[in-house]
Amino acid sequence: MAPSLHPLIDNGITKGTKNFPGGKLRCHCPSNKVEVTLSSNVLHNHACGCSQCYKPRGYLFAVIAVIPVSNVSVTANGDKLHILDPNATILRHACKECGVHLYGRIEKDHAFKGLDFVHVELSDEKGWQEPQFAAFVSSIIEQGFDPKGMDEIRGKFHSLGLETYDALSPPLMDALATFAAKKSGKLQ
Ligand SMILES: N[C@@H](CCC(=O)N[C@@H](CS)C(=O)NCC(=O)O)C(=O)O
Ligand SMILES: [Zn+2]
Ligand SMILES: [Zn+2]
Repeated sequence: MAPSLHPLIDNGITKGTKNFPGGKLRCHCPSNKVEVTLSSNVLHNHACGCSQCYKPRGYLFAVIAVIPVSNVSVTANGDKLHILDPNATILRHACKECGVHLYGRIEKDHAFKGLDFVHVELSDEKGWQEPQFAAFVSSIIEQGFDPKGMDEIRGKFHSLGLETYDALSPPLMDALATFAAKKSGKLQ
């Protein structure tokens, strides 16, 4: 049986719609769901295989995007949120009861500060930007995936038109490197 990558990927990728206005993310609790309202579409949506991003149960990848912090608000049951790892770069705010990650925020000096990290499969609305590439693909091995299966995983992404990387995509890696070079004074 083919491995399950992510519910937004396995059955083909549905392109987002133009001028999509955003929508609501909800956790998986049966009642008193944590609700986060996003007032725009997301950017740089992508699959992530790393061990820290939230993956739906039974799937190998997360689908994670960024959105300006000012477009993110917690609109219900925010008292159920806690920060998973206060020492991580991305402070992942998860529901204490069901474990779903509602949003990740960067507070320290960082190239992506000002952008929150969110998972659009937590929304019922259709039209979110579709995943653009797959990041941290080799990281699934660290979580116990058999390395012999990696050709199949990368092949499945490629067959859907998604490029695969073992870190972020080149433009995002360049943005991180530019930020580091400016910080150290190597670039003006
Ligand atoms: N191989 C590592 C990679 C972790 C990693 O670097 N994740 C990236 C993509 S989400 C990141 O930016 N992490 C910062 C953070 O999680 O705070 C793992 O799987 O845990
Ligand atoms: Zn919950
Ligand atoms: Zn990740």
